[in-house]
Amino acid sequence: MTANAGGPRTVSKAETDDHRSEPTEDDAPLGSPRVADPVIKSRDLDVYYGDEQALHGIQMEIPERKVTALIGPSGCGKSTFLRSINRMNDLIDIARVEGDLRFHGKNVYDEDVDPVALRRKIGMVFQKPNPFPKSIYDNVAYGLRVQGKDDDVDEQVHTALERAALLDEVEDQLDSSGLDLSGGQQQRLCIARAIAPDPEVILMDEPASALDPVATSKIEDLVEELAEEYTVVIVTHNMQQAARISDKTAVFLTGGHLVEFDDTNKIFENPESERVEDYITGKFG
Ligand SMILES: Nc1ncnc2c1ncn2[C@@H]1O[C@H](COP(=O)(O)OP(=O)(O)OP(=O)(O)O)[C@@H](O)[C@H]1O
Repeated sequence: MTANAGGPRTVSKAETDDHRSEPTEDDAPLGSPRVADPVIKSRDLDVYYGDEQALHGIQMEIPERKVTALIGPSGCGKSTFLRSINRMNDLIDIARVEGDLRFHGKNVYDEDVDPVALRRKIGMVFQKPNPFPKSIYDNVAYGLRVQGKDDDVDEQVHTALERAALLDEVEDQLDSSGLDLSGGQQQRLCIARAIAPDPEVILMDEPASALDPVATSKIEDLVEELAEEYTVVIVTHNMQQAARISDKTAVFLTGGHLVEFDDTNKIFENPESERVEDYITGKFG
């Protein structure tokens, strides 16, 4: 099977710096555009919870400063893959990872990698907004203080709030509790907290699924803006959302297999896999 069968296709915004090629490995998912110098590269990644295997041989190359969406039916392993990128699975006692997950070429599972330092470079935003019971200011300053980045905290807090598209709304109430904000504002506060320590990658696990449509739309706009500075990997149940905001889409299917990974336009308009097409068109999932 060629990587680009099926006639004309639209050109996505991601394609200017990638070139399509045959998958280089027999077991690479369909599509698999070759990414020059990927920020994250997964090879033969297996994840188990006890005896249950949740991910099977995941091969993926995640490009820099793009939005990569992970989609697929419930339980197919999207969150497990996301958490394996910054070793959040370490916090689950029965989780075990085998294979290779590289961040700028370094296997994050090597013994000399400090997971806390890794998570400073690869931050995370969760499904449910989870601000600390502290002021807005202290929520954002928290990570900076933990790291001893105490110089110009004010400036760093303001910059993070601005990048998270929240500054205008909270500038006059930085001492108020983060818990008093609306759900959408709380999520943008969590995004500000994640970007304050200046990570390279932001992982987002369904960041808008608990929000109303207006707040969701603000988060979507923000995700696209963030990709100008950061590499964003986002899990979403919402296929329209993936189509709207991502450059690349990875489709996981039941059993923990990555079936197809390609430019988002290609996945939604002309996927290689019939099963992916069935999923995209709502025949199952
Ligand atoms: N902490 C855990 N302990 C045991 N099994 C787990 C754990 N977390 C996930 N699993 C199992 O791993 C598989 C993949 O789960 P995961 O949450 O990664 O899927 P998902 O695609 O993100 O699902 P959803 O869309 O419903 O969030 C499922 O079978 C799930 O039951």
